[in-house]
Amino acid sequence: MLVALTGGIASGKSTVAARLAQLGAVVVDADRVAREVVEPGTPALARIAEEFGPGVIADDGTLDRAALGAIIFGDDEARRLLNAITHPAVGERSRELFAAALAEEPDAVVVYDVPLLVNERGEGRADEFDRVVAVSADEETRVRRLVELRGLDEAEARRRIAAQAPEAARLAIADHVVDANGTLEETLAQVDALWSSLRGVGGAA
Ligand SMILES: CC(C)(COP(=O)(O)OP(=O)(O)OC[C@H]1O[C@@H](n2cnc3c(N)ncnc32)[C@H](O)[C@@H]1O)[C@@H](O)C(=O)NCCC(=O)NCCS
Ligand SMILES: Nc1ncnc2c1ncn2[C@@H]1O[C@H](COP(=O)(O)OP(=O)(O)OP(=O)(O)O)[C@@H](O)[C@H]1O
Repeated sequence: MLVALTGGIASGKSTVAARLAQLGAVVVDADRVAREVVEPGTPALARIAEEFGPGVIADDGTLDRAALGAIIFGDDEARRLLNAITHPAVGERSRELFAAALAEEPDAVVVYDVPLLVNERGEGRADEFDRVVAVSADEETRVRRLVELRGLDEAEARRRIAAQAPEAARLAIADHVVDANGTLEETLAQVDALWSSLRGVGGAA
């Protein structure tokens, strides 16, 4: 079974994914795949350097993530360009990882931790998945987490949130919603219940 786990930045997706992994899911992390496809020597990194200039490449030849982030989170056109370069490669590599996990364990629950399953127009790839789970947290909660836990300033936190689809677009495509506004324990209890229902659907123990 292939499950998409989506949610806005700092909603708690990775926390939910980590619990699902503990329970037995195979997790594929889109953010991690997105790092792999821009490693030195990849065609995607070469295109990024071409389009965004040498300022986004660090001295050791790796992507300067802070420099590129400073450009794309405040500029829709630049972000679309970056997405057009990276997303096909992320999709292709992710599908390889799903296939490998399912070949190794046909009954596996493969969870794709992916922030950008839909865009602001509600367009996306939800139909590639057996289930879509959205992790939902209010904007103010997410801003607070980005400021307190990740050291962003408030304006930067809001820019990153605004660079993603609105909450309503994610909720519209979700089969199941995890409310991550409460305590960590409350979130994890919902994940345990979700896991039981996913195992029930799959039919395998
Ligand atoms: C812009 C980059 C260099 C910033 O790197 P940085 O290390 O600061 O952030 P990181 O990659 O860990 O992402 C953190 C969060 O930012 C959000 N985010 C990342 N890229 C985007 C994007 N293109 N649009 C909207 N939100 C994004 C996601 O919620 C993600 O979980 C990097 O995010 C990137 O290369 N993004 C393009 C690839 C992409 O879309 N990744 C998201 C998963 S497919
Ligand atoms: N109720 C809660 N549910 C989930 N996370 C919580 C909760 N309360 C606090 N947190 C904290 O909020 C943070 C959420 O970060 P996490 O990396 O899980 O989010 P994310 O949605 O994966 O973000 P990103 O899109 O940036 O990868 C974690 O540090 C987590 O411990």
